[in-house]
Amino acid sequence: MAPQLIAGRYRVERELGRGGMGAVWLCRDEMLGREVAVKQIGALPGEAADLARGLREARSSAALQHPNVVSVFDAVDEGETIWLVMEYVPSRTLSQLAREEGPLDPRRAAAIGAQVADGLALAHERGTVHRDVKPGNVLVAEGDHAKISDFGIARSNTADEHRTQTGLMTGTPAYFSPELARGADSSPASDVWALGATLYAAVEGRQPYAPRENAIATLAAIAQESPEPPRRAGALAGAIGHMLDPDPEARWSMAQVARELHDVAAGGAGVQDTRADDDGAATQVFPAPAAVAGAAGAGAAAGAASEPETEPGAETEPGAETQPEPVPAPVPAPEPGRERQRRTPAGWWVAAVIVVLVLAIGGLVLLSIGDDDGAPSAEDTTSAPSGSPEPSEETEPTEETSEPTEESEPEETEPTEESEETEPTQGASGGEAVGLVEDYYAVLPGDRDAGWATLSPSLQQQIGRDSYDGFWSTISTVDIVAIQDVGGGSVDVTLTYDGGSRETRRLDVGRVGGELRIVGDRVV
Ligand SMILES: Nc1ncnc2c1ncn2[C@@H]1O[C@H](COP(=O)(O)OP(=O)(O)OP(=O)(O)O)[C@@H](O)[C@H]1O
Repeated sequence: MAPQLIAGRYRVERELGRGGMGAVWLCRDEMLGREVAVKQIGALPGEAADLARGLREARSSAALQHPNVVSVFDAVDEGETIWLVMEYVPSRTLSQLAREEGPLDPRRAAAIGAQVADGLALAHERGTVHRDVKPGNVLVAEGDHAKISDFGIARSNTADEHRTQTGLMTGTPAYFSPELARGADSSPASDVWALGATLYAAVEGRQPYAPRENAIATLAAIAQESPEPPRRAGALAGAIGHMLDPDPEARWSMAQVARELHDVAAGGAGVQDTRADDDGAATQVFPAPAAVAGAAGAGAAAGAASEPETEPGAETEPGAETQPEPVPAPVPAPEPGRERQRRTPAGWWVAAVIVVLVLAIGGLVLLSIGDDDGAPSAEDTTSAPSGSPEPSEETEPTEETSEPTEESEPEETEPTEESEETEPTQGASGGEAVGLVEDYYAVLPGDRDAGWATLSPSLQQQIGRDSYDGFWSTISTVDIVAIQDVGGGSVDVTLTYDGGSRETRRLDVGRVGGELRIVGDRVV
């Protein structure tokens, strides 16, 4: 039944949606005269709904003041219920957006993902892991402004001896990383995987792991198989490949992800994943989890940090709250050395037996299963709305953290928009072009206004100022390692960002209205 007044202060106006843990209400804060979203948090099985827990949840978000993180204003204890009072974001979730508009254009997905990654990168920097990144927790507001919500099960990385007491596991199975599926604890790397799976679902119209008959089967598949490479991801494919690296040690950090996504959103060609597919097919390869050595096995499951789980997609069907379903946890690591392993009946039995043992020994894992989150069926949808390529410019991405395996032929990335200069331009000499590019990077990242003014209006339009600023705000230093005139007003420049990651870009320079400007930019 809908409450009317919460904590004597929040007047309920209407229900905004429902998740696995309860409803979210649009309320008017009568004290401050503003609208807020108030989320009810009930008790988890085996765990009392106590103020400490609610406050702990609130603290994860409250500590994060970031334009891409939903702010939490308050946590209120009313009897058996904790209410989280949050910033109200008039929005659709990414899962709703994708369902209503069809699979997203990769650059639009990158622009949304970049913002989420910015928020999560800050959380990771502060020692907080989100633990439930999924399309249903990405709120997309007007102008594709994105915010990550629901730090409700987020936990600080610092020791929290209470969190495993009940042996519950939370999260959304379809977005679990292989190491989580095998019983390891959540980590920043598992958030990166979940964001990769989220972007995969957004562009592909399906989750990387098709919904199985139950959560155990989903976890088993994640632990033992690699996902099908994405087919519609274009320039985003390489980034998704690195985010879905089965080895959490090799997986990109969230900060790396943010830089690459901003770059792709800005029209960058995207990194090429040089890892190979064993059948020689297209480029970005998703090494099977089997290749990961030392993943926590079933033994880790019993003591692993687990908690109650939430469920995807429920928000699209008000009232269709998913019931958490008890399932066994972690699935053992498959034998090493088999790429792209496919499930076999025998393998299933082994996994099932171990899983049952884990359940018996290790305690309950609670997961909700409706795998409906985020992935519109590709068949249901027709087009990929080209989102406002609101991009920025530079990029960063390197593959240094990913394990090189066999060579694969890099997938042709989709043509980038930045090379399509429509405004009338006149060529620049090699000396002029090199000089302008040197001047450009000399002012960055400190003076973004000056950098921005160096771009032609057409390139500015392709990139978008927000995205430009978003990218450069993640960079502390950029240095030119090498620069070369390649003719026709184009310059190849090799850069290092923050003294680490390195890339080579080709910048085209021309005269626009008599002024020298950068008119094109791409990774080479
Ligand atoms: N701050 C907010 N502003 C506006 N709408 C919100 C806000 N938070 C949540 N909602 C809406 O309420 C719905 C339910 O949110 P909730 O966080 O409970 O769902 P969920 O993430 O799918 O579930 P779970 O908590 O089980 O992960 C969302 O799908 C969204 O539509």
